[in-house]
Amino acid sequence: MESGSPSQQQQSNGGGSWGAFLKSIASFNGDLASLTAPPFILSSTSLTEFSSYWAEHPSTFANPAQEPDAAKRALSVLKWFLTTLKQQYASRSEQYGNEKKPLNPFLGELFLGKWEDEAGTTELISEQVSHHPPATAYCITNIPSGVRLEGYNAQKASFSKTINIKQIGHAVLTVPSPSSTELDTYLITLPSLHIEGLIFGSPFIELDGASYITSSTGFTAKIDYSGKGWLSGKKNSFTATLYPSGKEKDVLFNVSGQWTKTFEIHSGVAKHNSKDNVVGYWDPSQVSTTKLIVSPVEKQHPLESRRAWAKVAAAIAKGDLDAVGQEKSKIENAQREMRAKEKAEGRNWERRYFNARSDAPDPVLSKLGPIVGLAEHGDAEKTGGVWRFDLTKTEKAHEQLSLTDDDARKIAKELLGQ
Ligand SMILES: CC(C)CCC[C@@H](C)[C@H]1CC[C@H]2[C@@H]3[C@@H](O)C=C4C[C@@H](O)CC[C@]4(C)[C@H]3CC[C@]12C
Repeated sequence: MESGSPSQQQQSNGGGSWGAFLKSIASFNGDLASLTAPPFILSSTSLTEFSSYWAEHPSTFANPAQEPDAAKRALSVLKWFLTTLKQQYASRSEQYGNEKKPLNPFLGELFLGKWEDEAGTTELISEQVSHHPPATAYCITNIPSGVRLEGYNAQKASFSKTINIKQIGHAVLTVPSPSSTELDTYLITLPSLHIEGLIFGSPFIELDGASYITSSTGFTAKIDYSGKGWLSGKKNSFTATLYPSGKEKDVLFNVSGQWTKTFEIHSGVAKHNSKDNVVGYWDPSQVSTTKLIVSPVEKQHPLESRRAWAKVAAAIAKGDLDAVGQEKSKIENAQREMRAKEKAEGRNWERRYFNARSDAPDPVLSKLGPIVGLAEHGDAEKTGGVWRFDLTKTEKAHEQLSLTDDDARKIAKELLGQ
């Protein structure tokens, strides 16, 4: 991975490259994949890997299943969601000094792994389920507690002063209630974001607007995001309130702080500088993340992300842009040929783990969607469908992951041109 300050990197990669990049952004057509970024901004991580950010603290993810009180369970879900934001939106800039442009996944790309820690085993399945428009679906299950997150995500970008990104899609968290045989459902919307620091050559993410979590148990959380220059004057700020659905003024809990730093949870309506109603606290520097376990590249299926992109990643690490272009083209051309072949044979690429729901309207969206402004059809035309995890496919798909070397070579040639 590249290191050093952006100005050092620009010098070593050709001083004009960042300026040219900024000019290309000004005539940006909304297609993030089409942006030709200078080498120091290129990441060798594919967007399919980003699904893992949802559960890098497995115990916090599984915690709601321990909470017998429905309002406190909803608070525990809100707390887990807030703890994921730093991983999702700031981990690259914290690690490398700036946000990076991830690899654009190909249809059928997989990212599989698991976390093993005091919360037991938590499994991750992430699959690129659509290429035009690009959409990634994921399913994360904490085995001992049965807590499961299913979701999918696409991005719509626009340019006005900077790159603005609206996330399309949503997530559904299922939590077995400890006091009954019921499964609670939480519908989670995704925040909008924009890129700051472009002009200085060190882009980072700021969240804006509001996002929501609403539950089948009758509680809703609204999270309002703000950055530097807004109310708190601090970057990555938020305030969140939890209330009975439909009664926004009856605040049961409120949370405020910075999603990259610390936040405090209070009961009732916020009281600044009051310690009496503090019921919780989060300081990411005090809680370590659990490392995701991913199979060694040579044991992965050819469509697994790190194996499929290994040559591109090696070229990025060397800063060899010609090789990056050549290796990416091999994958893109093989994918184009595969789509043409499917079209000629009148079939579609079969998703390994997910299905686009055909029995619209989707029951979760029908029941909870209106509370948080999500349409019954979930903006399906912008994500290639309303994607749901298909348990019946999973066993078969896991079996097929171990292939003979010959079969693996055949798949790599046919689908990735390698
Ligand atoms: C660095 C910049 C100049 C190039 C543009 C890169 C752009 C395509 C990247 C930058 C940040 C990326 C977000 C990322 O912050 C986090 C997430 C959350 C995850 O759950 C789903 C993907 C998403 C929205 C990334 C999409 C691609 C973004 C916008």
